[in-house]
Amino acid sequence: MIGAAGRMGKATCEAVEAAGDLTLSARIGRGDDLLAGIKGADVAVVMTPPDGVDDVVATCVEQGVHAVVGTTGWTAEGLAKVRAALKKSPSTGVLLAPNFALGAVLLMRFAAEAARHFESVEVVELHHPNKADAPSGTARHTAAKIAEARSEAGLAPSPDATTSALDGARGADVDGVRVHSVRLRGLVAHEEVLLGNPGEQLTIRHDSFDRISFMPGVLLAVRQIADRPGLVQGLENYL
Ligand SMILES: NC(=O)C1=CN([C@@H]2O[C@H](COP(=O)(O)OP(=O)(O)OC[C@H]3O[C@@H](n4cnc5c(N)ncnc54)[C@H](O)[C@@H]3O)[C@@H](O)[C@H]2O)C=CC1
Ligand SMILES: O=C(O)C1=N[C@H](C(=O)O)C[C@H](O)C1
Repeated sequence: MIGAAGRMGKATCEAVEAAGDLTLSARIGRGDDLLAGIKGADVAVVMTPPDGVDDVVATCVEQGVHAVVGTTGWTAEGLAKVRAALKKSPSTGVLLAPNFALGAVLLMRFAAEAARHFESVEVVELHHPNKADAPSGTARHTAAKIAEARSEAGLAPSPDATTSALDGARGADVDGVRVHSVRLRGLVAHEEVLLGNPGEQLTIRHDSFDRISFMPGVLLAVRQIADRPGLVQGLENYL
């Protein structure tokens, strides 16, 4: 477990230890010897902050250790580094899953389905204030799927007459979809997709109230990854 002392790391260690068919071989934290830690492991679960995660995952791949990665906030350069490592070790699997909660995976699927039928769509993600990246990985993944569905349906951009706005007032533009990020003490991880047509609104919402919500998805990925070489983005591809 890489990032073992963090919020997700602790929850994952508990889940793996409670699973009869899995063995937790090492708890790796910041500054620990990564090579020594992953030696002999079949799978690394990576839940570090975004900074430097590409090097961590590339090292796992170079050692032939499959990587189940929950870390969000990936850059194009970081992804390129992982792809380059996989070229040299093509039988190794890397899963980058922005959200391991089943409900969040379903929210993304439902949002993409609904998006083709609505003129307007915006995404609001709400998280605890210790989160490093914004928008959340889930919101970026959701917006990308919505944009793809709207493009396939031949929809025009969501209407928006704004000509004057304070910086940030309209949120971030992710593939043409507006994404708003709230950081609030007391929250864990929440997302709403707002879809609008003349005279009606559809809201699709998911709430993770506890990090236990992510654990069935993490364990499912750990059990399956050896059979899925290469880079896979999104837990939906494992379900
Ligand atoms: N995919 C999913 O379902 C979920 C993903 N996340 C993502 O997981 C990541 C971690 O989130 P939290 O656990 O809340 O963060 P956290 O800050 O509580 O934990 C991160 C841990 O990683 C450690 N760390 C930093 N660099 C390291 C390195 N190079 N090697 C080993 N350990 C290192 C830190 O010292 C810390 O203990 C974030 O990117 C977050 O967005 C969080 C929740 C669910
Ligand atoms: O940092 C978090 O907490 C979470 N991060 C992931 C994301 O960025 O989407 C998943 C979940 O939202 C919790």
